[in-house]
Amino acid sequence: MSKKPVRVAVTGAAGQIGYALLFRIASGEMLGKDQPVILQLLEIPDEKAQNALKGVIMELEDCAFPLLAGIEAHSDPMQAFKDTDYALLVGARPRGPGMERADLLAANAQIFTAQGKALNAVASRNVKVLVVGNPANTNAYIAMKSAPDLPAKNFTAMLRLDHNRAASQLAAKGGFKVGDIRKLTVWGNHSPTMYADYRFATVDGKSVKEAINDQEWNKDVFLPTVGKRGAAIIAARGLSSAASAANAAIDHMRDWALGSKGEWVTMGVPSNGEYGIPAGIVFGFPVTTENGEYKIVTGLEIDAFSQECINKTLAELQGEQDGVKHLL
Ligand SMILES: NC(=O)c1ccc[n+]([C@@H]2O[C@H](COP(=O)([O-])OP(=O)(O)OC[C@H]3O[C@@H](n4cnc5c(N)ncnc54)[C@H](O)[C@@H]3O)[C@@H](O)[C@H]2O)c1
Ligand SMILES: O=C(O)C[C@H](O)C(=O)O
Repeated sequence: MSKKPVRVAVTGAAGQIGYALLFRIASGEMLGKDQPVILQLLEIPDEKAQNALKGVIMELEDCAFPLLAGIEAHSDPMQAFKDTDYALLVGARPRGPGMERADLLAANAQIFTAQGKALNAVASRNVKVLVVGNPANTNAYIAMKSAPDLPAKNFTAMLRLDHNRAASQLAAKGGFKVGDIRKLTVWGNHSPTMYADYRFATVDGKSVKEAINDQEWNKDVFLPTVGKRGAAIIAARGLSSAASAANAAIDHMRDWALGSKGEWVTMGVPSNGEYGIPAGIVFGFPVTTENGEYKIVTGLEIDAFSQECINKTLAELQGEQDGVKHLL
């Protein structure tokens, strides 16, 4: 017997990431090749954006995806999030000319407060929320704080792109197959302060750190390359990463929904105090996932260099989250 369709809301659906994401969700790459989906798409109430969304919907229809059980276009989050089981919050306010970081935080605080409230009011009580729109960790924090009737653990931020970038850099350096790398993680904020950590990583059971054995490369090449990869793509393409960001969103949601089969993946999730990260801060952690739940990997040793890196990304996040407290 075929499964009942689930509802997947996507915001910023007519944007670059939306265009690389929706077709993959509709083809079953996110929730499984036996799981029908209803797409509930949100764009701003602007004629150009709504027209662009209509065009994307025409293309989705023209794919004749057997798993696509319905498509809705919305301009109001209260309608877009109705009964939704999954919410991918991609749309956000980009930094404009002359805009300071505080202005960007305030503009996004408005969006994510409204969307958090709407999720709180109308989404499924088990909704799984992934925030992609930047600043992703803080936007997830704002949405979570604006949805007091939903479990805080349902709100996550995307660090999977950073995780995938780190894996790819390690594979190139060590001559590994990227798919063979296990136990990699990225701690902290989705920003250049993130700490990509391969101290525990293995390939075929052997230590990646020992195989690479180059702390200078770690500090001077690997960490800056992964941390500044988003900016490097903007410099090269004139636009921010879109296909790789959509791919990471698919990876994040697929593993959360369907399980990571014992493997570590990186998710930005609200801390419960693990590793000294204050409770409630949305922070990149290594997690494993099973039966639709994630569990932070605990008990890892944090050496002095790692602690310094973690403190730095934490301080940045605390600064961001303090900066929006008065708006919540
Ligand atoms: N976390 C990550 O790893 C990661 C990676 C890449 C990009 N991003 C971020 O993802 C976001 C989207 O990137 P993009 O390239 O698709 O941008 P884009 O500008 O191409 O598209 C964004 C879309 O969101 C819409 N939008 C804006 N505010 C909205 C709102 N309140 N409700 C619904 N829709 C809204 C816009 O109309 C636009 O169509 C950006 O904030 C970007 O910085 C995050
Ligand atoms: O949009 C950006 O600033 C970069 C993006 O978050 C990325 O990591 O590619």
